Amino acid sequence: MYGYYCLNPISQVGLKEFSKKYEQAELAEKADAILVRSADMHQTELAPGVAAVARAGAGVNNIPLEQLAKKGVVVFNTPGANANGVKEMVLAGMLLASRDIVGGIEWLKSQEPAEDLAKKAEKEKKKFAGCEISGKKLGIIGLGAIGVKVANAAVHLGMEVYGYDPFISVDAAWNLSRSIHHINDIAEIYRDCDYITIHVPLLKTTKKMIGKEEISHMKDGVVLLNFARDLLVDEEALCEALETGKVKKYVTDFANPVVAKAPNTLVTPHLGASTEESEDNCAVMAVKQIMDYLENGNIKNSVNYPDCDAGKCVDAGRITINHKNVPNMISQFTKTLGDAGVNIANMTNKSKGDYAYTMLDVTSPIDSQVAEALRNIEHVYRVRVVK
Ligand SMILES: NC(=O)c1ccc[n+]([C@@H]2O[C@H](COP(=O)([O-])OP(=O)(O)OC[C@H]3O[C@@H](n4cnc5c(N)ncnc54)[C@H](O)[C@@H]3O)[C@@H](O)[C@H]2O)c1
Ligand SMILES: O=C(O)CC[C@@H](O)C(=O)O
Repeated sequence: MYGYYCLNPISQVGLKEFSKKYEQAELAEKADAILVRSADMHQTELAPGVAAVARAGAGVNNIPLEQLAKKGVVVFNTPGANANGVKEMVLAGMLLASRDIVGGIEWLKSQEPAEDLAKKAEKEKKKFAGCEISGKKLGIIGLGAIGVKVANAAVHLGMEVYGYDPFISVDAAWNLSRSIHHINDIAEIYRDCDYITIHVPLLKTTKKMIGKEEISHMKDGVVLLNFARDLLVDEEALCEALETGKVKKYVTDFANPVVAKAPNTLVTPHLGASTEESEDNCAVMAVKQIMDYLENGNIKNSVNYPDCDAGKCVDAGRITINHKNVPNMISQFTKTLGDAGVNIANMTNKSKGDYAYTMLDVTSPIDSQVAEALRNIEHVYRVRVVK
């Protein structure tokens, strides 16, 4: 029996994907795998039995990836599973920033339901009027799962779309409408676009990537949308630009004291992925990835270990090793097995940055002494006898 523990509420549609071999653990310490959404795990000490963490979502800045990699804990995310939910929020954000729809609704709610209400509304409506998004220039920073969907949808809404992503994947490029202008210099987006939306992960290299300097190069009256992470934007600098009208509106999915008191902001409570569909998609993907890892040792969509797939084991045993990506590891593994008289039928080794993963299928069952000998090799973080 395997145990899983949810650090946040996870869609039941996803949890139902767990087979009968799984049960929900009452304590995280009892789990083989953890499911998480936005809970901050940086201070969470995981029990040694936890082999996997699955983020039901895209962003993994709430998880200490390196620290867990060094403990041989594989961290997964669910790429693209909530991208449509976020795309729809971005489109809504652009529309809400273009006319004062929220202000108009609030004004109406504040009125007495008197006979002359319609007449009064006709008189007042100019206060809430604005512009259309059709024909405007939209700049998209980050053309991943979300950026591509926003780009393609905006083209259909009549916008002229400019996209910037120096690391765009081949898949994303294939999915991008041909009408999108591919920009190599982000300064062009700042200079030309009426709406700018950011869809990059929060990393050391992207933190505060939109600051005072970048804002100063933007068009007067630009609308900035942030459905990625608040720390991507220097929001103190942004507030000054909101005060002067340099930035007309800041639409953000991340509430914090800085934006809460600033003028001309539209703040939503991290709603980007909060749709039934996105929550189900993320949970189903996360659960399937956990099961394939725990039962077969296969890794798909990991953010701290390489993807590695050896299918189902058809031999007598399978052993998996999470280890440091340094020379001479494989020869030590094969020697250890050879010395114990264990014959290897199939071997796969993959690496990603500082971390590597080796899967070994063997023709006789693996005893605990062999597994222990592998664990004692320097730079080995975890050994699992999967079969
Ligand atoms: N508001 C929400 O609820 C919500 C939901 C999903 C994702 N997100 C956030 O949005 C982010 C993006 O999600 P996604 O699913 O599109 O991820 P993704 O990994 O598919 O795409 C991210 C893209 O950003 C690009 N990128 C990285 N650094 C860049 C840089 N310096 N300049 C330009 N492009 C850069 C990458 O090449 C990649 O194509 C997530 O990391 C997460 O933080 C928020
Ligand atoms: O789980 C959520 O609601 C938010 C998910 C989102 O921030 C993500 O990065 O995928």
